[in-house]
Amino acid sequence: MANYDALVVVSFGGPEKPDDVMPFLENVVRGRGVPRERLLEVEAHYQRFGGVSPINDQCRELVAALKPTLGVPVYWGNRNWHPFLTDTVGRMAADGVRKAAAFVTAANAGFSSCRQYLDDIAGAVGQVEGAPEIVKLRHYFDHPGFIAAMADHTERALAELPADRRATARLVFTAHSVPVTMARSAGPSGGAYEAQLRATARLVAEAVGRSGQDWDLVWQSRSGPPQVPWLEPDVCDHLTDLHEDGVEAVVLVPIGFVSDHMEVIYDLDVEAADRARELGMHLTRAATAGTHPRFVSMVGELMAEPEPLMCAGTCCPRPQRPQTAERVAAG
Ligand SMILES: CC1=C(CCC(=O)O)c2cc3nc(cc4[nH]c(cc5[nH]c(cc1n2)c(C)c5CCC(=O)O)c(CCC(=O)O)c4C)C(CCC(=O)O)=C3C
Ligand SMILES: [Fe+2]
Repeated sequence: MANYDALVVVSFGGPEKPDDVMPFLENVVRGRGVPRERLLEVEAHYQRFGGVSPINDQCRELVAALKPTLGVPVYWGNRNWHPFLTDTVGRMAADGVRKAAAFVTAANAGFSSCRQYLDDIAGAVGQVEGAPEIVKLRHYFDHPGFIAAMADHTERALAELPADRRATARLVFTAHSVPVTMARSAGPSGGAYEAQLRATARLVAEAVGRSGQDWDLVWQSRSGPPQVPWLEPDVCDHLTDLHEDGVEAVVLVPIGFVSDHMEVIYDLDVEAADRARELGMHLTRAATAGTHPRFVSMVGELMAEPEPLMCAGTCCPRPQRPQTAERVAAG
């Protein structure tokens, strides 16, 4: 067992009042070439919920659930909004923490889901005098605790369908779309973002007694300039296709996220739900892992494992920039 004297939960961050929304979004997309129109659209999603993302409260709840189980102090810091990871690492140093495990609120490989968090951790450690050593726990996309939590929530979403629709309901797993180039460069030999999500989907489908071809993996929350290819199909287009194939009931299972934050409650519970209503389909949505007891106990299990090997600096790189709108426009 590695000797950690603290845990730090590392997350994305989100706005907590209307005036936070634009500065938060600017932090997220700095240097990323996300078109202005897309940003204003996303701003409206947040303002529709009073300028508050649920993600920070969800992190507070996870921290509160973890605290009594671990026997070491639990900290929390974000990439894009307060409490910023650098400030948190400052507090950890002041408290005398020497070696901490980092639990990132993203389960798999990829630039956005792994490399960027590793960079955040390295950046924070580099800026804080006397910072602790911080070891990022391994990817948990296939951990029995994550799978059990998602399977439990999938069963509950199936049970919300009318009884006569359950047996034929289609399981549709979703994750954040990313640029195709980013998906290709994920993991030590490429393709790991999608491959790991497929593994999660298959394990959850098996755990609820649906093996084989009986499910799909599709994408949501596409960003970026329209000229840049991102993973497809989009969840809403997929609902239309399923409807044309005669599917009448769908359970959405957002395996690409670990809490019901804005991408889930807007892109699925508003947009996808609207599409299903237009099509006259039955649609329910599985909760994300959140503070499911098996998900919470998984964190202690990960901390008890031998220390994971750091992935190589060449793993999950940000793909060579055709990313920015200006570059695309300039050809
Ligand atoms: C793979 C992935 C995850 C899953 C892994 C993880 O969980 O980390 C994730 C999570 C999240 N993404 C989030 C929010 C946003 N993501 C954006 C933009 C982008 N996401 C990307 C990827 C991912 N994102 C990418 C490639 C971009 C384009 C810009 C870039 O190349 O980096 C934008 C900009 C506006 C827009 O959507 O265009 C926003 C506001 C929130 C917070 C929600 C809340 O506030 O409740 C969360 C948890
Ligand atoms: Fe995102």
